[in-house]
Amino acid sequence: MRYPPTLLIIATKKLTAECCGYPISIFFIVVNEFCERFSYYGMRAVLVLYFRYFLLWDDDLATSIYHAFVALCYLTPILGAIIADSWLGKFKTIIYLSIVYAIGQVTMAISTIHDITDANRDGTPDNFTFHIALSMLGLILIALGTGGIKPCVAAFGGDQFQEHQSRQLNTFFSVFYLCINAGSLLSTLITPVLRVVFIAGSGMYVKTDPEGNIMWSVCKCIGFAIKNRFRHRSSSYPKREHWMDWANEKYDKLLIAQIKMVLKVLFLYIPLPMFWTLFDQKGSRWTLQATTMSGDFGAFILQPDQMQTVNPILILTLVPIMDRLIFPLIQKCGLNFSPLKRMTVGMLFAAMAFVSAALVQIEIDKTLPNFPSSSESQLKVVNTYSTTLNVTISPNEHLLIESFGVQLHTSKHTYSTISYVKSKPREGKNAIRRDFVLRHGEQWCEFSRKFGFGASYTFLIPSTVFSDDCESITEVEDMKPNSVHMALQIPQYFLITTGEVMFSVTGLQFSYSQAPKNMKSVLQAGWLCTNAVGNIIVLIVAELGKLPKQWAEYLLFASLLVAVSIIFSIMAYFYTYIDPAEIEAQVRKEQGLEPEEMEKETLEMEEKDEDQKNEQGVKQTKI
Ligand SMILES: NCC(=O)N[C@@H](CCC(N)=O)C(=O)O
Repeated sequence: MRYPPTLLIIATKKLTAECCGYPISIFFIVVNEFCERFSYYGMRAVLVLYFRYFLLWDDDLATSIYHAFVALCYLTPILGAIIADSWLGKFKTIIYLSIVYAIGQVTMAISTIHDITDANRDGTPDNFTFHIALSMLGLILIALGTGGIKPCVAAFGGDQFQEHQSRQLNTFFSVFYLCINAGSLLSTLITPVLRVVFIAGSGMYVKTDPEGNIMWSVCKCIGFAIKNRFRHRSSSYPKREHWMDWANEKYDKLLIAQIKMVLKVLFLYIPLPMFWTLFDQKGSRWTLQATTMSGDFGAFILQPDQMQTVNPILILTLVPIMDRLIFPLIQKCGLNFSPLKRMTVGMLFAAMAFVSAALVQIEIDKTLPNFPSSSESQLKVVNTYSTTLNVTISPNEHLLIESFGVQLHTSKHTYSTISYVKSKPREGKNAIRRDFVLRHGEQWCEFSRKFGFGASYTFLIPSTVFSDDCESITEVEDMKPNSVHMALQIPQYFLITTGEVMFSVTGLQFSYSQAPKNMKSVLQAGWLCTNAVGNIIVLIVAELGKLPKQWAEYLLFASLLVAVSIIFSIMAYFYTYIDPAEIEAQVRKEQGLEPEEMEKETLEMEEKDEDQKNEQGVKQTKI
C-alpha cells in the first residue's frame, strides 16, 4: 500500500516553544555564535601584528601565515560536519569542539608571554622557537574548534525552524550574521563566561540524531557511480540522464537524488573563493596599509588593527538596511534580485573595494621615502658643521656598515651618523610621541615636541645640552610622519562590507535552503570551504605574483574578481532553484515505502511529538 504524500511529510521535527513566531531555542544559538565570533575575531584582529612585531616576521611571511590560518579555519568545517553527521550529532560536536577551541585560545595567550623565555629581561623573548611552536599549536587547536563548530551552528540553528516558519528562517540567517559581527566588535575577556549560554538552552533544542556516516556514504556512492560508468563506457550501453544515475544499481534513489542536489550547488561554488581572497585581506594587507597611515581622529587615536572594526560596525547597520529597505524596494520595482544575482553584485562591490584600496595606496606611496631593497644599503650623512661639506665616496675605499649605526670612511673625512632606518616605525608608532627628558647624574633637561605618527628622527645632542636646557639639540627628520589619514580606508571598508552583505549573508541562506535535510551541515562545510580556498589563493597569488607595487597587487585582485564574477553569473543563469524537501518527498513517493516501515516511522514521530507536547505544553501542528 502506498501512502499519500501528505502523510509522508508529517512533521519530522520536535515541536518547540515559540516567541513572535521564532523558536525560543534560537536565542541561545545566536548568543553562542556572538560569543564564539567575539573570541575568534578578537584574536584574529591582532594576529598579523603579533606575527610582525612579536615574532618579528616580515610582512610577507606574516601575511602568508595569517591566510594559512584563516584557510585552516575554513577547511576544518568538513571535519566538524563529518563528526556531527556521523557520530556525535550537532549539539555534542559544538560542545566538545568548543572545549578544544578554549584550550587553543589559552595556549595562544601563553605563547604571547615573552617573560617565559626572556631570561635576560630585555623585553624580547630569548627562545623564538618556543613561542612559535606554542602559538602554532594554539592556532591549530583554535582552527579545529572554530571551524569544527561553524557548519554545525548555522545548520543547527536552521534545524530549529519548522516548515511554517520559512520567513523567520530567512530572517534568522540575517540575525545570525548580525550576531557574528556584533561579537567581533567586543573584547574576548568575557567570552568563556558567556559561552555556557549554549548549554543552558539544551532542553529546548531540536536535536536531530546523527544519520550515520553520511559523508562516507556519499563518497562511496559517487565512487561507485564513476566506476560503474567506466565499466559501461562502450556506446552499446544506453546513456543515463545524469552520471550519478550509474549508482542506481546499488544505491538508494533518495541518496542519489540528494547527492545530485549537493553536487549542483558545490559546482556553483567553484568560482566563489575569489570573493574571500579579497575579503580576508582586510585583516592582513589592509591592516598593514593602515600602519602607514595616520590614525589621529582628534578626539581619539585609532590603532591600525582597530580599523578592522569598521567592518562589523557597518554590518550592524547595513544588514537591517538591506533586509528591510533595499531588497524590498528592489522587489517593489519588479526586479528579480534572486540570491545568485545578489551574490554576483556582492562580488563586484568587493572588486570596487580593492580599486579604492589601490587608490589609497597610490596616495600613501607618494609620501613614503625610498627604502633600500634587500640588496641595497642606505647611508645617511649628517652635517653638523655650519658650512657646506663635500662628501666624495670613492668606489675603492673601505665601507663599513654596522647594524645600528653607519660609519662612512671616505677619501677625505670620516663621519659617524647614528641612524639606521630601513622601514617605517613599528605599527606606525614612534618610540616617543611627545617630550623626552635627558639625564646625566644630577643634571637634566626636557625636550618638548609633538612627533607625528610613523615618523623617524635623528637627534644630535651636543655636550652643552644641559647648559642651554636642551635648546642645542638638533633634530633631523629621517622619515616624514604618516600623512594619509586612515579615514581614507572607510570607502574601501564600506564597499567590501556592502559586498559581504550581498554575498555572504545570501550565500549562508542559499546553502541551507538548497541542501537536503541530512546534508545541511555538509553543504555549510562546503560553503565555508570556499573561504578556505580563498585564503589559499592569497598565499599563491601573493607569493607567485610578487608585484613590486602594492597598488598593482590590489588592482590585480580586483580584475581577477571581476573576471570570476562574470563566470559565476553565467553559471548562475543556468542554475534552477530547488526545494529539497519537495524533491525528497517526490523520490520517496516514486520509490514507495514498505507499509510496516512507514507505519513505524509515523508512529515514532507521533510518539516523539506527543512527549514534546506534554513536556512543553505547546500545541502540536502537522504540516
Ligand atoms: N564580517 C565578517 C563575517 O561576518 N564573517 C562571517 C562569514 C564567514 C563565511 N565564510 O561565511 C563569519 O562567520 O565569521
